[in-house]
Amino acid sequence: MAFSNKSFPTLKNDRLIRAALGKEVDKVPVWVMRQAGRYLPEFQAVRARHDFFTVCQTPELACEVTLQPLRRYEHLDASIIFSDILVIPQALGMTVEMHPGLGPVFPKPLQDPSELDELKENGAISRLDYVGKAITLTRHRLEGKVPLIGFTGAPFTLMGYMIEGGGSKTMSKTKDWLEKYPKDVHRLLSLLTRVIIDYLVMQVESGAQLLQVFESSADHLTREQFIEVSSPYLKDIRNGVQKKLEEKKLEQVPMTIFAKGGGHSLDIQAKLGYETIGLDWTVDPIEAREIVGSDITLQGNLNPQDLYRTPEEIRKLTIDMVKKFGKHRYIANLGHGITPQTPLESMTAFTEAVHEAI
Ligand SMILES: Cc1c2[nH]c(c1CCC(=O)O)Cc1[nH]c(c(CCC(=O)O)c1C)Cc1[nH]c(c(CCC(=O)O)c1C)Cc1[nH]c(c(C)c1CCC(=O)O)C2
Repeated sequence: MAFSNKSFPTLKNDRLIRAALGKEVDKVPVWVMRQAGRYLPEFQAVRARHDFFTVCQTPELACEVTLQPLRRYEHLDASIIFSDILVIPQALGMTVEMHPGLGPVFPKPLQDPSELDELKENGAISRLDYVGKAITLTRHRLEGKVPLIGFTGAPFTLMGYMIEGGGSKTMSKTKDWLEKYPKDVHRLLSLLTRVIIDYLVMQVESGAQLLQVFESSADHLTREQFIEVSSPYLKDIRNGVQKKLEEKKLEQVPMTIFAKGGGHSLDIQAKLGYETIGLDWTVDPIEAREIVGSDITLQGNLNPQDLYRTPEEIRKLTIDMVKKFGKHRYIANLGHGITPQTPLESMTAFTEAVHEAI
C-alpha cells in the first residue's frame, strides 16, 4: 500500500461531523444512502467490467466508485465507503454472490443452529482488511474535501440474510428461528456483535470519520421484538466501539443508527448512545423530534420515490422537509437508498435545495 493511515489531509468541510455532534452549521449537511450506485452511468461502467464483490475487495476500485458521486454533485457533504453489509457473513466463511436483478444470494444459508459452530470468528477482521485499505486510500484521495463514513450491518439484519439466504419479503425462516431457537439466536447475535465492534474499530483505525449501523430489516420486528433481538446488541456495539477506541487511544467518532421501519421504537433508539438516528420516510420529522428530545441529531428522510418527480417538485418537497427538521442537529438524506432508475438531475435538485433551504 502506497498510502499509510498517518497524516491524512485536513478536513475542509466538517458540516456532517458538526451536525452529528450538535454544533452549529452554516448549511444543513446532505448525503444520500447508496450515493455510489447504479443510477450513476460511471458506476455502471465499472460494474460492466467487474463483479460486485470484486469492486468491494479491490481498494482502487472501491475508492474510485466512492469518489464518483462527489465529482458529479458539488453539494454533497459526505462520502460513504463503497462496500456492502454482507462482507461480514463472507468473512465468517459463508459464500455470498451478487446476482444482477436479484440481489445477494447465499448458496448455502444457515439451515440449522448446529451450523453456527462452523462460522469462523477467528481471523474475520483480518479477512476484512481490504475494507480498511479502501478506507485509507479513499481518505487520501478525498484530499479533505468531505468526511468519509464507514458502516456495518446490524446483528439482526445480518442474521436475517444468513438464514434466509438473501433478501426476503416475509423473513419467515428467521422468524421461525426466533420462536424455535431463542438461545442460538442470541448466540449468533452475540457473535456478530463481537465481530462488528472490531470491524468498526478497524474502520476508524483506517480513517473512517463517522460510522453508520444499518438495521435495515427492523421493519419486520414489533416493538417488543426490537427490544429483544435488536436494541441490546445495538447498545453493545455503541459502547464497545467507544471503549475499544479509548483503549487504543484513537479519537472517538460519532455514530448513526438507521433502523428502517423502526419508527415504533424511536424512544428506545434514543437511549442507545448514538449521536444520530436515521429515519425512513414514514416517520414525521416533528413527531420524531418530540420523541427523541433535543440532544440527538436526526437524519433523513425524503421518500426515494420522490426523486422521480420534476426538479421543481423535488425542490419544494426538500425545502418543506428541511424546514420541518430545522437547521440544528439535522443531516439531510433520503429515507432509504437511492433507487437505480433515479434521474441524474434529481440528485442535483435534492442536494442543492438542502443547501438553499435555510
Ligand atoms: C440491506 C443492505 C445490503 N447492503 C447494504 C444494506 C443496508 C442498506 C439498505 O437497507 O439498503 C448497504 C450498502 N450497500 C452498498 C452500500 C455502498 C455505499 C453507499 O453508497 O451507500 C451500502 C451502504 C452498495 C450496494 N449494494 C448492492 C448494490 C447494487 C448491486 C450491483 O451493483 O449490482 C450496491 C451499489 C447490492 C445489495 N446489497 C444488499 C442488497 C439487499 C442488495 C441488492 C438490492 C439492491 O440492489 O439494492 C444488502
